[in-house]
Amino acid sequence: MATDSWAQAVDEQEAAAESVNPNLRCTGLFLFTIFFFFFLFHFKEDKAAQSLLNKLIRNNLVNNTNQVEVLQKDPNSPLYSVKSFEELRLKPQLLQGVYGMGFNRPSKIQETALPMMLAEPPQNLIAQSQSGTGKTAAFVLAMLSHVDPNNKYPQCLCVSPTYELALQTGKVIEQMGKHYPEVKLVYAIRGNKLQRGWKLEEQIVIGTPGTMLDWCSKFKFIDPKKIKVFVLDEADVMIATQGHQDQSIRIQRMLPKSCQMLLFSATFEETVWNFAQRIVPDPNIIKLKREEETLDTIKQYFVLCNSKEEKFHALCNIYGAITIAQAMIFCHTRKTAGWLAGELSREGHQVALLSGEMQVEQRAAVIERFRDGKEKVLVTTNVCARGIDVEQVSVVINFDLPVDKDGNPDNETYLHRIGRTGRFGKRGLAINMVDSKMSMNILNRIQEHFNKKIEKLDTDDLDEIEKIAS
Ligand SMILES: Nc1ncnc2c1ncn2[C@@H]1O[C@H](COP(=O)(O)OP(=O)(O)OP(=O)(O)O)[C@@H](O)[C@H]1O
Repeated sequence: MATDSWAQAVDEQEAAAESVNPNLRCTGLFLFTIFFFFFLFHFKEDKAAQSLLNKLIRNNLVNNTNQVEVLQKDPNSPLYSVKSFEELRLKPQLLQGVYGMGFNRPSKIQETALPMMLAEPPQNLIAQSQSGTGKTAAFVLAMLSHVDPNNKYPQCLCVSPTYELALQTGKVIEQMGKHYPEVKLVYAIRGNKLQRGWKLEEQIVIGTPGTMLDWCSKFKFIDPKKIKVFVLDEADVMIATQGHQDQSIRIQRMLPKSCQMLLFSATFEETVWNFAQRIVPDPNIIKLKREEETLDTIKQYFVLCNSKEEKFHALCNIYGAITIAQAMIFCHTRKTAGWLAGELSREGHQVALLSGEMQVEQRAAVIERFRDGKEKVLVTTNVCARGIDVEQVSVVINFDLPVDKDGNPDNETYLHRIGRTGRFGKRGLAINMVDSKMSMNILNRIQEHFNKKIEKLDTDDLDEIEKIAS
């Protein structure tokens, strides 16, 4: 977890500790417990918010040229992959829906996953690929293909980690099923209260694990024995939330053996993997490797300064010397980000500020405007922008170098931040602001880590700055 969100958790922990009984205030265990839950809460919020943000701002597939790895349950059975949606023999209404969404051909993951998901008898699947590669569209198509609209009861369950994420998947179902109005959808989310004894007629139920479990066991709105497809989406986000894992397993246990189990995740850490195997017996496994992030196509520089004002001055010089289409500027704290955004605006720049206290939808709106070029500079803290893809950025400025909670260089974040300038073979530029011995030390360690020299740049020498852009 990056420092400012860590720091924020600490701030909140301190605030909470201030307001409690003074006798308890000094109890180490008590503080630890509070901190632990704050940490868990933030961790979960972070992951779910990030996932939602990406969904809200994305309007196309993430470009991915890496190969799909497939592990088949039965290694002797032939592996089908399709290059067109026609080959899948979809119902005409669904093909119309797919084309209506502007999909011309299956994405990399869909090429392999869809034939498996649509096969008879149904096959179980665990699929992992980074967000934006077409997983949601794939399982939505599978659910819509498997339901029988003549049967007026739930046949597909889809479990998502949060209410907002469930709604996003629901939207995809509605879009893709636009020409298939006989198929109906209902949300099993808190707040959607049904009368006792109610029997659902909708064929697809999408919701969060707690409510879904209640609807299956306590209220019996759903007969789990009639479920044909069970989808567990965003398993990595799911297990970051306490209780969700157990609830999902309990739902899964009520389903018939013949039910098709599908699990999707953006990552495959040990914990996710263990969970996946408990939920999906005899799975086929598909993995799509992440596009390797490299520093090869990125020119890296550092600028020596003594204060944040000097850093700002250096930034203005850079802007004065080279034409920057769009830049992302990373600061360590919200306070610095706010200050810098204000200063840049006063200089006449069109600035967008992404800040931690904004709601997820507000953040999405800011990123969307930036992505559409309405603002040319995005000032942000790392927490806000982690995992966000904005392809057209040509310059990244580390107004503060990324450090972890112990003050050591955060190499992963560094790579991730500047990696977005040199994507898809384009050349990018990264400029690091160094303002103390400590940050010089951090920079040196980053250079050592990547075994890549970061050149010094004199921002008072306009000719020199011009050269770096050529
Ligand atoms: N075959 C396709 N052709 C073109 N666009 C597609 C295709 N499949 C999906 N998309 C679009 O690409 C974007 C990402 O797809 P999708 O949401 O299914 O990915 P995902 O892997 O589930 O990502 P996330 O987990 O972040 O939702 C969406 O805007 C979706 O409409």
